[in-house]
Amino acid sequence: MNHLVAAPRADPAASPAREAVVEVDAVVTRFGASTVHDGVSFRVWRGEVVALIGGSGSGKSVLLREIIGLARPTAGRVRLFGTDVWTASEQELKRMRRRFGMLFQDGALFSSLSVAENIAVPIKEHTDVPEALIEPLVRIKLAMAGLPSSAADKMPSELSGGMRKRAALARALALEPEILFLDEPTSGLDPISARSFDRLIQLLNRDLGITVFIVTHDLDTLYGIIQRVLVLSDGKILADGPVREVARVDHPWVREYFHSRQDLPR
Ligand SMILES: Nc1ncnc2c1ncn2[C@@H]1O[C@H](COP(=O)(O)OP(=O)(O)OP(=O)(O)O)[C@@H](O)[C@H]1O
Repeated sequence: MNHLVAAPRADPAASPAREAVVEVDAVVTRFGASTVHDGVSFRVWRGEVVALIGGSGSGKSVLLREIIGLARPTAGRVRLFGTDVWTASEQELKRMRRRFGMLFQDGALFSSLSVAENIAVPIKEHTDVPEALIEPLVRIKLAMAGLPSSAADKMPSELSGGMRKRAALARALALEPEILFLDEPTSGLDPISARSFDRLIQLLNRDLGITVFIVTHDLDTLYGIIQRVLVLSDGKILADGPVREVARVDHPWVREYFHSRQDLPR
């Protein structure tokens, strides 16, 4: 059963101004005999901050990888910026890759490159920005991610966990993405760093209009900055709506998840 707790968002005709950045339709993912996704469908609209939640092993990271073209679903369709990720030409894929930023769970920074060199990688790979402009551009990205310029020359191993996440975010912002995909961005951070990271994400959405899609377990992130929550359970989207409404959905996993903290609003 799909608990659509908000006004249904799946019909773009209902609001012609709304543009779907991500379209996931009837996605099925199987690994051998195990079915991870069994008909997953949803949209992410431009300008939204959307969270995908679900139990461990429910298939959130796999879905994220399928959306950005790193893994192929067994069946169904994924469109990013209106283009089918799996039938796109090499040229279309290249264009698509310029338009999104991805923050992997572990940051995935190149350990042998400095922070500045890490941020410069996508700029050099995807643009013709002259060499002389790369350094100032890197410093802008560092500032956007809330890091001082002095972080530029550091190696990833010299940074704290929170700073590493910010450096990875700076790299994800390198090409001025229209959408940011974040896989558990606050995991491993202390509460102060986690909330400060949340505020940064909110700022990027509000001030720069970047659409945000977050895979998270963090209830504080959900209540703090998320406009819409998708719950992945038993291979399907179990619920879709604002956090306070999704929290009231009568389902064992949802109950356990939202009631794991007693101090949050109901
Ligand atoms: N390449 C693969 N081959 C086989 N099974 C895989 C592969 N990738 C993922 N899986 C399986 O798919 C399921 C979903 O994995 P996924 O990493 O998406 O879960 P998740 O919801 O992100 O979990 P967590 O919250 O713990 O990170 C798991 O059972 C995992 O073992």
